[in-house]
Amino acid sequence: MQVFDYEDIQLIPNKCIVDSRSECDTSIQFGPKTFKIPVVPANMQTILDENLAEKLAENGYFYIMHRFEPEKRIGFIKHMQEKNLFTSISVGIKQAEFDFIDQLKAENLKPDYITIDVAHGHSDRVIKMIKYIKTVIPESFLIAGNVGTPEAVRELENAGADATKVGIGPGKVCITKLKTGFGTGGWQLAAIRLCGKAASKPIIADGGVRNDGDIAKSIRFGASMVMIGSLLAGHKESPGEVIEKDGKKYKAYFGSASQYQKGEYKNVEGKRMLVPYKGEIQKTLTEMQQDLQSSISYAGGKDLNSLRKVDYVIVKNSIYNGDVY
Ligand SMILES: NC(=O)C1=CN([C@@H]2O[C@H](COP(=O)(O)OP(=O)(O)OC[C@H]3O[C@@H](n4cnc5c(N)ncnc54)[C@H](OP(=O)(O)O)[C@@H]3O)[C@@H](O)[C@H]2O)C=CC1
Ligand SMILES: Nc1nc2c(ncn2[C@@H]2O[C@H](COP(=O)(O)O)[C@@H](O)[C@H]2O)c(=O)[nH]1
Repeated sequence: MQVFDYEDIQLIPNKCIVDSRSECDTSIQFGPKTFKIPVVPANMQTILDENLAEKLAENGYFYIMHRFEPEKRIGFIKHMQEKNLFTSISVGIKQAEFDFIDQLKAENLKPDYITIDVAHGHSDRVIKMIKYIKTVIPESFLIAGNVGTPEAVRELENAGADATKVGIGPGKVCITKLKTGFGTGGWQLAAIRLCGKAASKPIIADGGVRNDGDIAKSIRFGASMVMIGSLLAGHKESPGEVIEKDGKKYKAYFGSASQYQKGEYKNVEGKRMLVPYKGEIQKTLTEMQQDLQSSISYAGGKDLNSLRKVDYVIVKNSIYNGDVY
C-alpha cells in the first residue's frame, strides 16, 4: 500500500484558463445546501459555539455544532429555525441519544444535518444509530464517523449514512496513535485516497490539515468537505477566554477525548494546547478561499472539480526544505 501524508505531496500545475483567480469558484454542494468553501470547523467545544455557528450559517459557511452541551441542542435548533438558518447538530450513540432523536421527532424538529460523532465509527452501535435516525428522521442528511478504512465507509453507507467522516488520530490534539497504536495519523491523506475510492457518497476529510494547500490536496484525493480544528482555533470568536502568557495572547484548544473535555482522566485520547490568538475568523476563512482559488487556477480549471484529477508527485518529507513560514 502506498502511504503518504499532506506534506509528502505536491500537485502538478496545468495551463491556466482564467484571467484572475477571482474567477475561480470554490463553492461546494454538500447535502441539501451549497457553501462558499469546502471547509467545516471541527465539531469541538474549543472550536465552535452557538454564536459562531450562527455567524457561519449567516455567511454561507457549513458548520456542525458539537454535542458536548446536549441540553442546549433543542433550543439551538429552534433559535436557528426562527432566523431561517440551516441546522446542523452532532449526536453520540449512548441510550440518551436515541431518546434525543425521539424528542426531536416528538417536537417535529428535523435538523438539516445530523452528524454521528464517535471515536471508532466502524461499529454495530454506530450502524444501529444510523438506521434509527434514518427511520425516525429520514429528512436529515446524515453524516457518520469517524472511520479510517474503505470497509468502514462502505458499511456505514450501506447502513444509510449520506456521508462519512474519515480520520482516526491525525488531529493536532490527538494522541490516539500514541495511546493505542492505531489510526491514520501520519498517512491521513493516503487514507482519504483509499476511502474516497471506495465511497459512493461524499466523504469529509477530518484532521491533519496544517496549511491551506492541504484543502486542495484533500479534494484531489477524494474529499468533498474538509474538517479543520487547529487552523480554525484561537480566533476572537473561538469559545474561551484569551490567555496572556509572557506578553503573548493565546486561546486554549483541547481534544474532545481529553481530560479537559471529559472532566476525568479515563480513556484519554486527546491533549490540550495553547494556540496563538489570531483575531477575526473571517480573515482566516477569506484567506482559505483565496488560496483555494489560486489552487484551482494552478489546476487549470475554474472550479473545485478541476482539482480532482490533477497529477501529483510524492516528495517524501522534503517540501518544507527552507519553506517554513
Ligand atoms: N477522530 C479521532 O481520531 C478521534 C476523535 N475522538 C473524539 O472524541 C469524542 C469522544 O468520542 P467517544 O469516546 O467515541 O464518545 P463517547 O464518550 O460518547 O463514547 C461513545 C460510546 O462508545 C464507546 N466507545 C468509545 N470508544 C470506543 C472504542 N474504541 N471501542 C468501543 N467502544 C468505544 C464508549 O464507551 P466507553 O467509553 O465505556 O468505552 C461509549 O459508550 C468524539 O467527539 C470523537 O470524535 C476521540 C478519539 C479519536
Ligand atoms: N484522537 C483524537 N482526535 C480528536 C480529539 N478531539 C478531536 N479530534 C479530532 O481532531 C480533528 C481536528 O484535527 P486538526 O488537525 O484539524 O486539529 C477533529 O475534527 C476530530 O476528528 C481527541 O481528543 N482525540
